[in-house]
Amino acid sequence: MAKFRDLIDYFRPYWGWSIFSITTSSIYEVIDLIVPYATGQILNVLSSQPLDKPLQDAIALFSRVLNYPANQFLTIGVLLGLIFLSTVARAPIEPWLTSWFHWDIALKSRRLQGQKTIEKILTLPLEFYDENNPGRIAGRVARGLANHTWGYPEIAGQLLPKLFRIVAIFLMIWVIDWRIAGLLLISFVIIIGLTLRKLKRLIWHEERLDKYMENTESRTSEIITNIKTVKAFATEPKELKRQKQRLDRELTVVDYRIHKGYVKLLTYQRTMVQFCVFIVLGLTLAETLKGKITIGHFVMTLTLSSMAYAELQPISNLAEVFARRISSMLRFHDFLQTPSGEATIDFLSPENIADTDYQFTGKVEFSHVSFGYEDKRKVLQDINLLIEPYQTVALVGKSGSGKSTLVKLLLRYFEPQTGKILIDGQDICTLDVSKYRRRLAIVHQEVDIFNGTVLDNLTYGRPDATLEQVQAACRIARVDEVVQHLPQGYYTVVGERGVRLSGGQRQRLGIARALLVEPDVLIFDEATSSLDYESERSIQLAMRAIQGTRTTIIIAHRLSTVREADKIVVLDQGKVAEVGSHEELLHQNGIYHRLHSLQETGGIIA
Ligand SMILES: Nc1ncnc2c1ncn2[C@@H]1O[C@H](COP(=O)(O)OP(=O)(O)OP(=O)(O)O)[C@@H](O)[C@H]1O
Repeated sequence: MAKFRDLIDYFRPYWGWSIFSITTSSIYEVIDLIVPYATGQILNVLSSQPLDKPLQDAIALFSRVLNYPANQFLTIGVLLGLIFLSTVARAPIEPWLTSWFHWDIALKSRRLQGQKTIEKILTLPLEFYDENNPGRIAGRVARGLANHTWGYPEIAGQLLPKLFRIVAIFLMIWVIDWRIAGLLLISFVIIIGLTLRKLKRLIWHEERLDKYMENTESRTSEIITNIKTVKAFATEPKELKRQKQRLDRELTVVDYRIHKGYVKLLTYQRTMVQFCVFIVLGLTLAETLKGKITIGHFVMTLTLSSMAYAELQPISNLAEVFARRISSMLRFHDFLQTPSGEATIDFLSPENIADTDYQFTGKVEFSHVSFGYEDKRKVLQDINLLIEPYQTVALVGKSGSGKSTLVKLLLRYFEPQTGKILIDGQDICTLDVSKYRRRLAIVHQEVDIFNGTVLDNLTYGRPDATLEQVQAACRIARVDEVVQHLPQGYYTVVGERGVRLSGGQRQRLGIARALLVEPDVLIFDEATSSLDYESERSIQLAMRAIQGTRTTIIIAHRLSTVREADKIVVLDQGKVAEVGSHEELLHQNGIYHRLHSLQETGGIIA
């Protein structure tokens, strides 16, 4: 769970400048008090009442230095000079010492934390993405960053300096008359104390609202991602109804709990403030009539206390805005504090930039590997499997038998709970994860296409590949004929705002992309079952062309693709049930034989 301290740590690299700018802003808030003070003293001069002792001393000093009599003209001249310095002369300097830094720090921190967020997104384990959809994550990150950025100038540039000003006002009034200062203090403690109590309750509602909003965003994002399914099942009215209910729930909280809460708070504050101002007026008048304070001090005290009470409203507004921001800021820190995967990439490590990649022959060994996503249920149990260099091995088995999980372990997306996975005799857990993964390539069932040209997509894993190398990979993957028919060939924009590629074309592009990085182990999560005959044939030819050039692991859904594999491994309920070539396994008359017969007769493996 994130803590309040994390919000402060967000700005840690800029603490020095932060302290400087907050101090400067606070000093300016005190300098503002010179005007009512000097005005009060001018009134004393005009009504022939005595000046404050420190001011008398200062006038005497000026008189000696300037060799000018300490009369009314000199006194008013000095006071006007003070007012000039604290208003006109400060105006061109102040924004550079305050506003500039407040926003500079907020914007630089956003840049830094934005980078940290991307690092976190890149290193979070895959389970996190199974549990949280992109809409939820993006919403949380965007709100967290925005609230930190807007919140900083409010707190550092306004709230803290304003609190400082109130303390200064209180001290000035204390010097004039401690009774008035005491009254001021008590009223402030009561008003601020009650405000904070009410705000605490409102923060609780804000947190609830934040969670509700995240749920709504998450579902909206799911609707966008799965819009084809929504339309196919004609569930638009159902989805709309559900989202409407969520929006209504949000409105109830934001309008009737939060907004109403703030209006109630405002009503209470206004009444209290006006009441207190009236009481202070009465007390100050009484002290003046008794002759305890001068006319100048009477005006000054009233002006200063009005200024202090006037600050209560903006302070409370700022506290309210902060209360609105705090829950999404804390949720952002919760996200940043989500533990990264065990096999995370160290972005700061120089060897990740240097091109000192591993080189393997591609001998892979699973030795007594067991694994489960949850503690209670084992998905893989005591897997022992040897894959020789350059072999093509097919993993077959019913849906849910653990084929993909085995590959995820090989890619180090997860760590086995027991046993080891070795590559060329080395435990993969002891290897640098990014350098290790660079020697592997996987073609998924759904090939991700980034927004950009075909060439950008092909060279994603190897940006320095020459066009000849790209063309060679495309020929093997049989995607070259597809590219030739695109309007701008390799420079055609595909993806979000470009040409759409069919499932088979995407898969072949994925194969070429994987081949281009010249992996030692190529993994192919085959999904030919969803393709038309021609695409399937092209992919099978591509796979045949690759066979024998590197270690290849195929997760096979259609047995027609695995006949030519050197070794077929049949998984059943997380265990290796059978191993052998196509012919050998058919003769065994076991699971493979049954699956094969099912497919031959048009049955489905599931
Ligand atoms: N991220 C996950 N969290 C929890 N359980 C999971 C996760 N991924 C897979 N499983 C479970 O692990 C088991 C094996 O899944 P896996 O995807 O490895 O099977 P598969 O043989 O590849 O299936 P398919 O052929 O349908 O792709 C299944 O019971 C599945 O429900």
